[in-house]
Amino acid sequence: MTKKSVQELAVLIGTTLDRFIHQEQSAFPYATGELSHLLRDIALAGKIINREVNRAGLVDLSGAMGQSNVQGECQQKLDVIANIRFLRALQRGGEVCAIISEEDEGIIYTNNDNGKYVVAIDPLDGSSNIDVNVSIGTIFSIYRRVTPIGTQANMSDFMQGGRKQVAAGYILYGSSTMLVYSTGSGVNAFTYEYSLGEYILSHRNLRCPEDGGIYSINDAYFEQYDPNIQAYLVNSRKRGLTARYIGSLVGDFHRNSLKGGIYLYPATEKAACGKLRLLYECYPLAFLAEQMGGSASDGQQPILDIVPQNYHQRTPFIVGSSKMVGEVVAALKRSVTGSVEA
Ligand SMILES: O=P(O)(O)OC[C@H]1O[C@](O)(COP(=O)(O)O)[C@@H](O)[C@@H]1O
Ligand SMILES: [Mg+2]
Ligand SMILES: [Mg+2]
Repeated sequence: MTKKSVQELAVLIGTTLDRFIHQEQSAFPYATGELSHLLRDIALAGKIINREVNRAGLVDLSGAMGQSNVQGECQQKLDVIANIRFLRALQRGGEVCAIISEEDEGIIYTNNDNGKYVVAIDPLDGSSNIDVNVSIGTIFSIYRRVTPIGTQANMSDFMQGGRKQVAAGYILYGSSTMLVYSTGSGVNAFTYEYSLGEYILSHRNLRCPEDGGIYSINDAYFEQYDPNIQAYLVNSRKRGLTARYIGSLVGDFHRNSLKGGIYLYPATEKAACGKLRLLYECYPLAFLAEQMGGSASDGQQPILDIVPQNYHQRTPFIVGSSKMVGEVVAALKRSVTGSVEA
């Protein structure tokens, strides 16, 4: 372990999310503080969801809602509650003019056309894990609007493309609760300290190892994957890589980013575009991956270069350690030329 100076330790132990955001944003002379407030609104809503997640089994918050969302997926009670809480926080905060959410079909207006930002959100990711006390999360993506302030936001504000995100992040409700975000100058992670009610900086400038020993994929669809993905997986087993798959994207992504590994949700025979949603799952995690030195691809191009077409668009997703992602992309290029690795 490298020896840290007293000053370094004090910074590590003592930096609250609020203080960090303030310090980070004050480095930008023209910053108005609105993005800082927006990040704080998300962090606050995350605290409320965290409380609901923790007591779900005690207060009748587990289980299905008995209705489907716009994508035909069965909604859990916490999906609905998380959606309400985040929308409320963003509507009341004053910095956001419009939102898109996994749980709603179109744009949700905040009745504040003066808000500078728009947000795309997956309020609760990994909802099939809620009832079994396994890590779940919230994923968010923030853009500066392109429509004039004072007018009603529209689709163009959300269709800017992943490289235009001004910030992205997630909250992981796991064995500890963490908020991980980036505003484009590295990724920092904050662990929620219950006794203080504060997120405290715990992982400064996270870096994803260039190579790793973990692969994460839903093996149940093996027969439906492209032959070159199948070959990659067979080869991964032969090489002795470790297979880990939670089924909560946010948890799988977090583990692989810290330890080094790859997450794949490729196209299948039944779902030619895969399952995961570009705007509020893949763009934000791809933004973080690149900020950490990792990479993210749909097999043909970097995720952040995909031109978006609609709010709930899906994409194949390969993300993690850059060397591993590069290997899968190379394998998929062989599929385009019609060859399969022996
Ligand atoms: O069960 P599958 O097909 O492996 O899908 C798991 C994936 O689906 C998701 O649960 C989708 O997210 P939601 O729970 O937000 O719908 C991801 O978190 C996860 O990685
Ligand atoms: Mg999700
Ligand atoms: Mg969700």
